[in-house]
Amino acid sequence: MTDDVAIEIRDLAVTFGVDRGESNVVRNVDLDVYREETLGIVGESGSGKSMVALSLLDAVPEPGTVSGEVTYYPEDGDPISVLDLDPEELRRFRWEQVAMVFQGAMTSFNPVMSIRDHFRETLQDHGYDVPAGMERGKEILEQLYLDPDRVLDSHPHELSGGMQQRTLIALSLLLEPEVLLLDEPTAALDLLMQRSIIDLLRGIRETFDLTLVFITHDLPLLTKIADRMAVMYAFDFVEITETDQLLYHSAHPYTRALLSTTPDLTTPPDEIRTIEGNKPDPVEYISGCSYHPRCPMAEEKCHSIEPELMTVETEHEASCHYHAEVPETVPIRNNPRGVADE
Ligand SMILES: Nc1ncnc2c1ncn2[C@@H]1O[C@H](COP(=O)(O)OP(=O)(O)OP(=O)(O)O)[C@@H](O)[C@H]1O
Repeated sequence: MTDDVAIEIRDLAVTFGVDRGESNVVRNVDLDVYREETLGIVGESGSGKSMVALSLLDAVPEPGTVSGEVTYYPEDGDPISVLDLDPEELRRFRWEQVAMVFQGAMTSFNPVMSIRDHFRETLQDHGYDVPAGMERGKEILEQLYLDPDRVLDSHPHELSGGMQQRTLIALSLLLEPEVLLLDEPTAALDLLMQRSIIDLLRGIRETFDLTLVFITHDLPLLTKIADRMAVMYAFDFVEITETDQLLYHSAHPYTRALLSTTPDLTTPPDEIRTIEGNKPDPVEYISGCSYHPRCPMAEEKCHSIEPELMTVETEHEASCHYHAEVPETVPIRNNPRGVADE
């Protein structure tokens, strides 16, 4: 992994006007994605993970509004200010520089088109040489342990869930993007297939020199692939560091609660815990630290002063006023690697 930056996010905010007022679903987020790393974004359902990913492609659905800066630094060429691209520039950017794979491949495919037509159309739409591109597509399918001709001749519904998801990953790599965003790409799959997709992603990352941003609420799964992790809570990142550092030395009470409530295969059902307290509401403004209503360490200061991300040590940031005391005060209750221990 190198530490030059592929994507720089500054002061990113996403809001929706809703009946109850303004829903702030991403709040002033700063984050760097390093070239050729796998960055895992983890957090409870509804914490804003998908909205951050969609913002990287300026693809937040209407009527959401996005503000702030997202700068993409291609390996060759000038930086690109993503939120300033016009529709045509954005269309090209989305597949050729940064591609995205969502949960549930079926909704990404057109059910009446063969897979070959999906590949061909993608190449044509972007002005690529179709025969050369199809050859490349076949090689990628092979890399993903798929039989290229069989898959290309199929319609989406003729493929199993795992095959569809791998086919979608292949399609997303067709135009040689440098960055691949994966939003819960294995959520609908069984454990074995999840594991094999993770192995395949590790392989293609090496082969294609990719930068991966992997979003999930499945923390044990993420530990198998992420170099670094960014933890989201209440629509902002509360801790960012290397995976092992996060698992064994996390300095934010929320991260430690998340680790403690993450079941692994050996956790008996009656011992599965949840984090106490209510999930944050994007319409409600919480003064001070957004985690203070649920935090066992909250002091007066936490009610009134919002903590910025602070340096815990090199390459480790946490937004907690008391980050130095957190490891001793908030225990992690189970094996943080969960099922990932090998
Ligand atoms: N179209 C919309 N209008 C208003 N609010 C929305 C819209 N889409 C999403 N939200 C809200 O934005 C917040 C963040 O959603 P987001 O999908 O980013 O969460 P997430 O962390 O990815 O969750 P999950 O793991 O369940 O996908 C949620 O509170 C959600 O209800």
